[in-house]
Amino acid sequence: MKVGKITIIGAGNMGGAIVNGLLKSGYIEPSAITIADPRKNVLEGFQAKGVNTFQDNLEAAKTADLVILAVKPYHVEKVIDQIKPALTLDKIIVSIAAGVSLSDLAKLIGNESIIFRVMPNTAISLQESMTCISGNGQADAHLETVQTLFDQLGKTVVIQEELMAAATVLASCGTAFALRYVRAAMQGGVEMGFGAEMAQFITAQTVKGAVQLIMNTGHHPEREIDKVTTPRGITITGINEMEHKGFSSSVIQGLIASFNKIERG
Ligand SMILES: NC(=O)C1=CN([C@@H]2O[C@H](COP(=O)(O)OP(=O)(O)OC[C@H]3O[C@@H](n4cnc5c(N)ncnc54)[C@H](OP(=O)(O)O)[C@@H]3O)[C@@H](O)[C@H]2O)C=CC1
Ligand SMILES: O=C(O)[C@@H]1CCC=N1
Repeated sequence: MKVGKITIIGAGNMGGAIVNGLLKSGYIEPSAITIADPRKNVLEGFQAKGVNTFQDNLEAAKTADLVILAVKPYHVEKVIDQIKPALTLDKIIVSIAAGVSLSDLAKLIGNESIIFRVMPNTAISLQESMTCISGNGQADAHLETVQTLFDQLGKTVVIQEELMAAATVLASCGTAFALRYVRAAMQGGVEMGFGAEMAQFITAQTVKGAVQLIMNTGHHPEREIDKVTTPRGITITGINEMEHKGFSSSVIQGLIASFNKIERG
C-alpha cells in the first residue's frame, strides 16, 4: 500500500535530505509532506517548496500516517515524549537515529506500535541512498509500504536488526569514507599539476566509472583491478605502495572503530 501523509521530525542534514529526495521523486505530493524543527529559518525553504512546516512536533505528527524521526540519537527520547499522543497504533514510526535499537524505541513508544529502524545516507537527497531496513513484529505487515517508499529514494535492503550497526558504518558513514578517498586523490592530483577543480572532476568521474564497473557486472573489485594493473606497470607500483602504507588495513580499522563506537557508545 502506498503511504499517505509523511511527517519528518528534524530538518537537519538527513531530515532535509529525505524531504528533498521525496520532492525530487514526485512519489508523493509536497502537500502530503510535513517537516518539523525548532528552527524557523530552516523551515522557510521547505515551506517555499509547498511542504507543510511546524515548529511544534506534536502538531506535525498528528496528521501523519508515517512519522520519520530524524533527530540526533540523544534527542529521540524527548521527541517521542512530545509526540506520543499522536503515535496511535495505526501509525508507522520510522527512526533513522544511529544506535537506537528497536527495543529502545518500543520502550519509549509502546510494544504494540509499528516501528522501523531505517539507515539511509545523505545521497537520499538525490534518490541515490543505500538504505537498510529492519522492523519489529508489528512492522511485518507494513514492510512493503516502507520499502517501496525508500525504493523511490535509492536502493534498499531488508536486514536483521543485529546487522544495523554494520549497515550504519558501511552505508551511512560510508559516504564520508568514500569522499575522503576522493579528497586524498584530489590532493595528489594537485601535487602532480592539476588545479583543484579539474582534479575533483577527473577523480569523481573516475570513481563513478570504477563503481559502475562492479555494479553493472557484479564482478569482484579485484577482477577489474587486474585489468588495470599491467605487469611491472605503473598501477601496481602505486597500489603496492598504498598497501605498504596500510591502505586496506586503515580502511578496515576505521570501519571497526566506527562499529565499536555504535556498539559501546
Ligand atoms: N548525517 C548522516 O549522514 C546520517 C544521520 N543519521 C541519523 O539521523 C539523525 C539526524 O542526523 P543529522 O540530520 O545528521 O543531524 P542534524 O543535527 O543535522 O539534524 C537534526 C535536526 O533536528 C533538530 N532538532 C533538535 N532538537 C529537535 C526537537 N526537539 N524537535 C525537532 N527537531 C529537533 C536539529 O536542530 P538543532 O541543530 O538546532 O539542534 C536539527 O535541525 C541522527 O540520529 C543520525 O544518527 C542516519 C544516517 C545518516
Ligand atoms: O556519524 C554519525 O553518527 C551519523 C550516523 C551515520 C552517519 N552519520
